[in-house]
Amino acid sequence: MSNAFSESERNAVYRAIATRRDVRRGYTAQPLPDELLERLLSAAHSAPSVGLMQPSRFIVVRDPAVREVVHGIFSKANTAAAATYSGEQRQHYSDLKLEGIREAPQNLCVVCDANSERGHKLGRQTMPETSLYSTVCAIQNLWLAARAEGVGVGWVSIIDPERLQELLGIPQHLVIVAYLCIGYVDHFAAEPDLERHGWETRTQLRSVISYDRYSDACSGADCS
Ligand SMILES: Cc1cc2c(cc1C)N(C[C@H](O)[C@H](O)[C@H](O)COP(=O)(O)O)c1[nH]c(=O)[nH]c(=O)c1N2
Repeated sequence: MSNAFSESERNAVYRAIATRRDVRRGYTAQPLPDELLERLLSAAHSAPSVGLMQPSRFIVVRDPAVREVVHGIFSKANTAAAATYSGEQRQHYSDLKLEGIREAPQNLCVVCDANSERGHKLGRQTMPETSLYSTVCAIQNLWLAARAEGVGVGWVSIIDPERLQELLGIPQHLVIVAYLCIGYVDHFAAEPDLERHGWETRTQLRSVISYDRYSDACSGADCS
């Protein structure tokens, strides 16, 4: 194959995948240069999309005053989320740090124009939700490219989307898919924070694979 990856290129792709982390702390105050941010957004924009719809729209949030308001929206949702747990689990949840909205010098709101006519509905007739999936693909592209650039990304979904929509002036017909914190970090943790802090463990690959017909004998569980 003329355009095959070299071994080191292949290894680099798998390394980005294996060492990508959700980053909530340790952001440096240094803003990302415009060219770097553009490379990350370009990675997102190059993602697969149903019918070549490219439904994702990106709102870069740099203003500290706006990020402060977003943090307030997060705090309210987070307090409500904590109240859904009881006893030790509530305390455990409250001790987790689940965002880096104010520390990360740039935030990114990623929205989907889910009803756009682009792509002429190819691939969306029976699964209209694929427009949203296309935006998730864009986010993952950005997340991996960021890891390769030494840039941390943290996804915050503990947020009231209606309040965020109003704050950022996002038209009603667009759907908020993600609010991301983005910035340089000194360090990427070796394992997910939620695992390190004892909230959840990773499942083994073999526990989520079946062949020819779905089997839930041990699906998602740690069947060793
Ligand atoms: C759709 C979606 C939404 C969220 C997340 C992820 C995704 C995919 N994650 C990050 C999530 O907790 C994290 O990916 C897992 O814990 C695995 O850790 P690593 O990403 O491997 O570090 C996340 N993390 C967090 O601290 N606050 C949040 O609100 C969310 N929301």
